[in-house]
Amino acid sequence: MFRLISRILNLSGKYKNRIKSAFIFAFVESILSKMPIFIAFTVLIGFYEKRNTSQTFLYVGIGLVLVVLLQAVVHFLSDKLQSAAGFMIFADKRMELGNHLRKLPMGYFTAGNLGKINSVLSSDMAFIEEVSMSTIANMMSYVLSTLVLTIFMFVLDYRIGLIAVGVTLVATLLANGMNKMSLSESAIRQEQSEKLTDAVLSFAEGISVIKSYNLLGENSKSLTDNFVSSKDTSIKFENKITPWTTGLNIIYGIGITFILAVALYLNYQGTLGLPYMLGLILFVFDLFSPLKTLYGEATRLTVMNAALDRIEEVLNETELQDVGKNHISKSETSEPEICFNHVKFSYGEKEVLHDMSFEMNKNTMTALVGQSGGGKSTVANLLARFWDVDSGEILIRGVNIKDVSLSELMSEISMVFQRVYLFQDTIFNNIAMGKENATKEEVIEAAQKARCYDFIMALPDGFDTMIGEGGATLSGGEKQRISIARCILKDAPIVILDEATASVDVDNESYIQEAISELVKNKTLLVIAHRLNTIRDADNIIVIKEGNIAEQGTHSELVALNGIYKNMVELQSKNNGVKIL
Ligand SMILES: Nc1ncnc2c1ncn2[C@@H]1O[C@H](COP(=O)(O)OP(=O)(O)OP(=O)(O)O)[C@@H](O)[C@H]1O
Repeated sequence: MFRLISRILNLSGKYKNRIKSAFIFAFVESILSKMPIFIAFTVLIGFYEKRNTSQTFLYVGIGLVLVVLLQAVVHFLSDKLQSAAGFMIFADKRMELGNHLRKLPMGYFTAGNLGKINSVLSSDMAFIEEVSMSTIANMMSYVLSTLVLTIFMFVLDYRIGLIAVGVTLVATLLANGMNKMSLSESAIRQEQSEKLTDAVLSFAEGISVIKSYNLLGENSKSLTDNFVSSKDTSIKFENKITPWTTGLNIIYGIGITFILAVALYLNYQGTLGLPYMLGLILFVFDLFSPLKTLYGEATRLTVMNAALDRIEEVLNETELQDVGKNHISKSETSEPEICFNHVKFSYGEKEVLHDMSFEMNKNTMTALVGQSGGGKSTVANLLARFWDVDSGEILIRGVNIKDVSLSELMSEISMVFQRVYLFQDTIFNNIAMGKENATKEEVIEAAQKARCYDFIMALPDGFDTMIGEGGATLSGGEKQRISIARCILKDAPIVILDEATASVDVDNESYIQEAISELVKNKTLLVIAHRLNTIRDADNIIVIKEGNIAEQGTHSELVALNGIYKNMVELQSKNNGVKIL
């Protein structure tokens, strides 16, 4: 428990003192809560010794009212300090985590970690922020109450005090065992909860495919299997914990009975006076109840511990190094615009780019073509530093991209992906996010250039139209053009196009081609192309095969080479009836 408190305090940063004060108030409150029993005990002794007068009762009355009032004030202060603290700490933590996630390599997000991120951001953080402060303050007060009462037992009779300590120690040993078990079980429960989140996400994301291929039964089975496993894991957990809590209750019961029996025996022997024995009877039932509640809530502590482990695990993921202090020259240089210099890259163990070198000059178009899985997208992703190269270097205007800040690198590059993501926001804001402080005129101009102005104005709210989650209310081609408008506004000198027009209809394709022509004017362009007719005029076509450059040159040079490219062209001409040669 103390380890957990110190973990929470470490996490709490600038709110540390606030929480410490809350704990101190909780401590005072726990002492105050025992005061009425002490007062009752004093009155009892007064009765026995015939010392009570009417004044005694007046003082007792005033004392009790004061204690109750003071307890209410202290409770209010402790509550006020601790209740908001959890939310404050985790508002900051969420920002920190958001910032951290932004700096993680893309590989982290594609390696099945979405369920974990989701659990951490929603359930783990929500659980800790809501219950951590009050639970810990309660725990502290339970421990302290037991301590105060045990000391009182010693005051009454040291032998009874020793029994109380003995019972507490046995209960603590048992509770430790229970905590260990509960900790390992809560890891299993969390793993199951992550699986469930993954299953729900994948079901929701793939719902259209699932429906169109009539896979509903099959896929909802995997979802229901996960629901069933979650239920089973929780029941198993409860079944495992019950014997421990029952054991603890038995120990407390035996402890209380033993203390009472010893007290009666000592009174019988004449070594414990009647008022002390009566006082003891007053106290003994209260003695272990705080500990009982504490261990009853121990599972919450283990869940909290496990949740903290996961939060830390995500926070400890290695970020992409963003320490570059160098700058990419904005003016003309003699260096090529982009240079891949002996680049090697692996996803995990699998090397997918082997010693790749090529150059791109300013305002030229380079096309990457080749078989699926050859490494074209990987080349583009490395240029944007979604991952870092294993060896070799990538230079923009002679500067290694690792030596500049990620934000400076991003200001150099615009990317148009095949899969467009639009935010749940207005069309205006979706375009405006391309440039900081973009004016209305600039946004409208970009929309006109990207050939989306007309369809936007035809919408009921024009630029103020809200786009549903993932841009659901627009067609694929319209979403694509909005994303191109965003890039036009960004006006970065380097543009990466990833098969941007592969999945839209002919009408949309011509609009998109027009939008792209606007976007790439006076830009250095890297195109990942599948359809060779769109890159016929490229300044350099690079044929990538199994992570190596197999051929490169202009269209006519490569056709003359009579190699892979020529084969691809012939195949596409035959299959699509499009004349490329
Ligand atoms: N995130 C990833 N994790 C592990 N392996 C990956 C990842 N992304 C791609 N790969 C693998 O790296 C290799 C190159 O993939 P890449 O996507 O770069 O090829 P590509 O030429 O762009 O293919 P396509 O034309 O089908 O898009 C492939 O074998 C692919 O399976």
